[in-house]
Amino acid sequence: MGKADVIDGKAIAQDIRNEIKEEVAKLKEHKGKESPVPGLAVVLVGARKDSETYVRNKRKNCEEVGYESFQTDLPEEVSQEDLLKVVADYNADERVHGVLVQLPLPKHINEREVLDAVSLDKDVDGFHPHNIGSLALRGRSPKFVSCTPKGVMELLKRTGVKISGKRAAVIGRSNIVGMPVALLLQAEDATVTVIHSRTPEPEAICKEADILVAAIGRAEFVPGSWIKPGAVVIDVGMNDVEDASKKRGYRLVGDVKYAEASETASAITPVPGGVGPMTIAMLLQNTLESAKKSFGCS
Ligand SMILES: Nc1nc2c(c(=O)[nH]1)N[C@@H](CN(C=O)c1ccc(C(=O)N[C@@H](CCC(=O)O)C(=O)O)cc1)CN2
Repeated sequence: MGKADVIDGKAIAQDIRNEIKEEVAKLKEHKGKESPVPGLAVVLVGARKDSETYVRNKRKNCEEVGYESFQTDLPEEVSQEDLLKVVADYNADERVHGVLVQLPLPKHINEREVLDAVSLDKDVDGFHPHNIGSLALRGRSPKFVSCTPKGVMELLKRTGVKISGKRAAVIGRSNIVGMPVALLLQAEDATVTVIHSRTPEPEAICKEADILVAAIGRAEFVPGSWIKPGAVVIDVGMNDVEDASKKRGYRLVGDVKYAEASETASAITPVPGGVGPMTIAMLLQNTLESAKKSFGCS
């Protein structure tokens, strides 16, 4: 089959940020000098290095496209009540069009209650049960689609992958990736099979898939021999593997054995540089949609 095309998520995310930047500039022209700009608020609890990096990148990306960003850092031991108060304040703040709480949260926090507390109109992470639930119902559309699943679909669309009528397999059934991706593919008329820890013969299902999305969180779980010749492989996994030769002591690998899979697939996302960068680009897109609605120009 030869080498697969590399789906360059980093470059596609940059294209999207450029498009957003242009839209923000137009919005300013349209609305005049006093125009408000889109605003994104991020709540960070604790001091996890990875979460700090993601939040810093969200701020940097907001700055790049001309958004205002707001951030509240709370200590690891913050109470549920104090965290909910911060969310409520951002919900009520007119300058803010998107509110998100960086995950994961410390164990003592009731994550469900926190996600439910984000205003539906500002739920740019798309994690509110109303938004996730709407994906499953025909004839309904969520106000916002969560960013990683939306990024997967955008990568497929922007690389010209035909979805309708294709067989898709999604490995993983998490609320925030596997399950919504499966629903989004189905909404585009793919025939979707979800593979999880109790699925018999996952290999046979993968071998039939024209589109394979791996979101199971297990380093290099999918060998190249599972890939149907010519399939499109989207690897959502981001797993740390110890590597003393790297500055940070580990390297990132996906859920798919990349080198093997690229011998058989027609196109594949790398890790890093595939789905990951799309997550923040989609967050910016959701925030723009929210701001446009609030400015009355959508
Ligand atoms: N409230 C949220 N929390 C979390 C989300 C989310 O969408 N909303 N997703 C992840 C973290 N995340 C954004 O928040 C995120 C993860 C990864 C990337 C990314 O660009 N990854 C790079 C590699 C980065 C590295 O080298 O470490 C890549 O894949 O190329 C962006 C955003 C969990 N929490």
